[in-house]
Amino acid sequence: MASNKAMFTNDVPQDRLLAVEKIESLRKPAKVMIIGDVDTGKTTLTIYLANELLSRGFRVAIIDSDIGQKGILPPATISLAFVDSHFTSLDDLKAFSHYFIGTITPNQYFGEMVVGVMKLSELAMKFSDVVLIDTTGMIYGSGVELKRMKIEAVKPNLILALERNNELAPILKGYEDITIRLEVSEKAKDFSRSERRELRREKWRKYFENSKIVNFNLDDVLVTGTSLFQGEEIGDTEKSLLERLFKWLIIHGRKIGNKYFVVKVDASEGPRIVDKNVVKYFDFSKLSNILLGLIDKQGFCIGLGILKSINFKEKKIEVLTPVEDLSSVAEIRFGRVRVREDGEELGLLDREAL
Ligand SMILES: Nc1ncnc2c1ncn2[C@@H]1O[C@H](COP(=O)(O)OP(=O)(O)OP(=O)(O)O)[C@@H](O)[C@H]1O
Repeated sequence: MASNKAMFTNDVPQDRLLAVEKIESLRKPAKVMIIGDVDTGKTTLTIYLANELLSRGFRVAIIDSDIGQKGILPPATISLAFVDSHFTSLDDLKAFSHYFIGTITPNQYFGEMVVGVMKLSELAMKFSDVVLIDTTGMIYGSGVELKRMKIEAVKPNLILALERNNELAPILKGYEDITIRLEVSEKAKDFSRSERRELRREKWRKYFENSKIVNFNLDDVLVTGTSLFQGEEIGDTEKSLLERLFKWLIIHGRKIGNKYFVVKVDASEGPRIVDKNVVKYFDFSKLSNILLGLIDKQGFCIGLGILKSINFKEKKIEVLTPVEDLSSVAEIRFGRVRVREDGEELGLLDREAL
């Protein structure tokens, strides 16, 4: 299977030309947000518009915020790329910058999604005439709020709404004057969850294919996206008390406020009743293969890594990453997807788990 769903095509509904003409008439730089349900052809439209606008002499930027089905590598980030020649697929583009989300669905990550799109669109505006923002297909329930927050933060000059049945009305309420509704191409094709996962597998694999293990000393970088290092280290007495009480071997323990947070290995089988309001715990084995963001001083993501091992005593971690120049890494941010370099996703973690 090809690793991208969407390719350039000229075989598009007539109303696309109207959209191009509208964009041409906007004051530059202009931000255009593309929204629609899953598989309505958002990315196909983005590719079409980018090529068409390039032909008409505009400097075009693309922000790919479709974190589950990224065209511009890698997954789990929002990426900005500039278009300098005609292209057929988003993975032909080389990203200029990324913002780390750390997982493949926006659930529990609305803050990151909004901040990321906003930061990257501000950056894109400095170097382009038109910024095309491709979004996720999450348009129902809290997805309405996410889209509305993105619109509030980014303030697009134009919204292109790919719609079949008025399903975007709750998102577009109040923004009708900056919206053009476009029909969904009859050629738009649905992809199942497992097909999406397969497509991602190929993207992860490709991104990590030339990776190597690097070491970080946790005193040299900021560690964020996790409460693993918040609060105070627990003392020996508390540690052995918790170990005896819950039949654990505690690898790492913190007291954060009036709550304990421990990383543990079960010392024996058996049911345990743990009041999670008092003791939060995380299995040591689940730390491996967590996705990490390598972040610079400006908060942009330089690239991704996979956590391979962590030594709490020596405060050292081993990370597998394809990033070669690590000199600007100021921060390591924990994500919530566990993934292997061969592309296999091992599962998503709850935001509160770490
Ligand atoms: N005009 C078109 N002509 C031919 N195929 C199309 C057209 N529009 C969309 N498709 C096909 O439909 C599928 C879904 O399109 P696309 O990936 O662009 O949708 P999307 O809305 O970006 O999806 P997602 O929900 O993953 O963000 C793709 O296989 C794409 O090639």
